Amino acid sequence: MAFPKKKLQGLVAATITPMTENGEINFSVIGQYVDYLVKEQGVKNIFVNGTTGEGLSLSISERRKVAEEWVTKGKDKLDQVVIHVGALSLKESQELAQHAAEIGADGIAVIAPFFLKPWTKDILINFLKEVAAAAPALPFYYYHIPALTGVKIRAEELLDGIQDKIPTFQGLKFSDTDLLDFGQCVDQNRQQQFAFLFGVDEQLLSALVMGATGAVGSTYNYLGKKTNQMLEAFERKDLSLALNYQFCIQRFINFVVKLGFGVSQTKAIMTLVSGIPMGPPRLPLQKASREFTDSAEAKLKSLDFLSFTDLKDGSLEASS
Ligand SMILES: CC(=O)N[C@H](C=O)[C@@H](O)[C@H](O)[C@H](O)CO
Ligand SMILES: CC(=O)C(=O)O
Repeated sequence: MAFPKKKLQGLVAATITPMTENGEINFSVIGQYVDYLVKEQGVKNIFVNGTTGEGLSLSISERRKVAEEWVTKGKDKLDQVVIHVGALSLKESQELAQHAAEIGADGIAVIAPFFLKPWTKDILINFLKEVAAAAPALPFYYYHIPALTGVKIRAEELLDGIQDKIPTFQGLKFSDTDLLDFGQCVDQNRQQQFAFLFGVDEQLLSALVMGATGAVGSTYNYLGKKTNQMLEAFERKDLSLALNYQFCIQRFINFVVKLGFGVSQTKAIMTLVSGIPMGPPRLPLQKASREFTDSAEAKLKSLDFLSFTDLKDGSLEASS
């Protein structure tokens, strides 16, 4: 199906959901956040309410409001706003899908339900199909993240014939390190205009070689500019320069992974780099420690990733 939508490509930042110290969503910084991504990181696509956005830790009403705020503030600034609408309840997922369509989002993405799980490809497809049908005019992306959902149905298998079942299927967000599975998704769907979005930021270069058309990740919030330089080098076929960028990014990610890295730490790093307060995460996550933030800051400095220090003084505030 020639779906009348522009293809999602390049970097997509998995947005953080900013919170106040007392655990409420801090909507007031989202406008500033959009400007920061576009102007300072060169990132013009976002993925809202996913893993990084603590989407599954928000209430349905919060998810609706967060989605609305990003769409509103991103208007005429962002290229595409994709809303993650996955939930354990099919009904909630459908409600969110329909809502995403109403507010004018550019696409929806869904993870596999992860408590009572689908055990076969066909059951998972049936679930996804029911969600997609609630937003029949929106491009649909499957968000494959087996380590977190526990649903290990191979993406390659899932994609086989998927458009017959889900006509709005537009692509895959692949958050796994199995490059055989990812490569075969690309290889077996060359005829389609699918977006193949890779989700393991530290391995993006390998995925580009396998045919990734873009990437969704948490680090593009603050390493978007560096990663864009890698993408440009790759496009010019300057592989050794691209590899230099990837190694540089790896040195940082490797460093923080050893300290313990997740959504809480992403919030702390983004606050540090952008100067926009992301606040603490919501339970069951715990705020990153002071030691973590200090070490991460020192590492960012030593890798020369902190060339935005002027922004920490609030120079972005004028645009909020
Ligand atoms: C599990 C998880 O949150 N993965 C993110 C997105 O898929 C990535 O952006 C990672 O945060 C990143 O690759 C660092 O490991
Ligand atoms: C990383 C990503 O894609 C997410 O936060 O959902």
